[in-house]
Amino acid sequence: MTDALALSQLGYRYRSGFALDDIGLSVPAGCFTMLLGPNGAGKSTLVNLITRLYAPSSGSIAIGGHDLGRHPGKALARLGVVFQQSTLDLDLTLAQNLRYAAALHGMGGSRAEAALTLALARFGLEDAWSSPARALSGGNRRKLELARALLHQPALLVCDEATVGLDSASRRSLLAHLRRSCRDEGLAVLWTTHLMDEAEADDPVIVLQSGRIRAQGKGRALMERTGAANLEGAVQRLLSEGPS
Ligand SMILES: Nc1ncnc2c1ncn2[C@@H]1O[C@H](COP(=O)(O)OP(=O)(O)OP(=O)(O)O)[C@@H](O)[C@H]1O
Repeated sequence: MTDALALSQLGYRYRSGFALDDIGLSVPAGCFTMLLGPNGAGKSTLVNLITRLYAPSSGSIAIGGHDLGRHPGKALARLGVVFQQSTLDLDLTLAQNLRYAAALHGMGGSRAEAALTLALARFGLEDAWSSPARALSGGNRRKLELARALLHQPALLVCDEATVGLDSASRRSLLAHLRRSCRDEGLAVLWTTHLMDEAEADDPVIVLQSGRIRAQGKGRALMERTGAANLEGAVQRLLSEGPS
């Protein structure tokens, strides 16, 4: 089966030097993958490459089997993104925010209405469809952003520190929704965070350090490998050993 995301020998260089070097990884359908790393590891640069805000200095990116460099339209049509900073229009209603996004994806009429009804219901927001987004709590605003990112049924959802500023109950609820979408609908998620308690033992985890992959494997395997009692401890031990 085609991977939702496949990165091969990916590199990115700012004028000041390399931010990413020789990154190879894949995220299969149905897989919730955690991307962890300290400040400056290269997480945001990687997200900016996958979303095509930056062009790679070397290597390739394929989304849903489509090469992002050669077929950007097809590749980006298979991608949903939630950034750390909200991009909702708070003065528009929930439905209007989603309709606007649907139009950007070339969806209109009854197809768009059906998709937005489904998207709001999926996150328990259907009763608020005619309220302005401003009326939502922080956690529900993030749910609306997730609903919007999934409107066009992407193969891959990339979330960059999407739970920053939320209380732990809202974080748990968001993660539970997404894990269910992975399990039930085959959605692939690449989730970047510095909050290690968001990872579960069975999640595939990628640890970035100084622009390179320091370790990857199931959370449980990283704990066994390092002898740590939890994932946070495992990642700390791996990072303290320094880049390999
Ligand atoms: N616009 C830029 N110009 C030059 N160097 C940059 C730029 N943005 C990031 N860098 C450098 O690239 C490296 C990777 O940074 P990046 O922001 O991708 O890491 P990060 O893991 O997302 O960190 P954080 O969690 O702090 O956002 C760092 O050394 C950073 O200083």
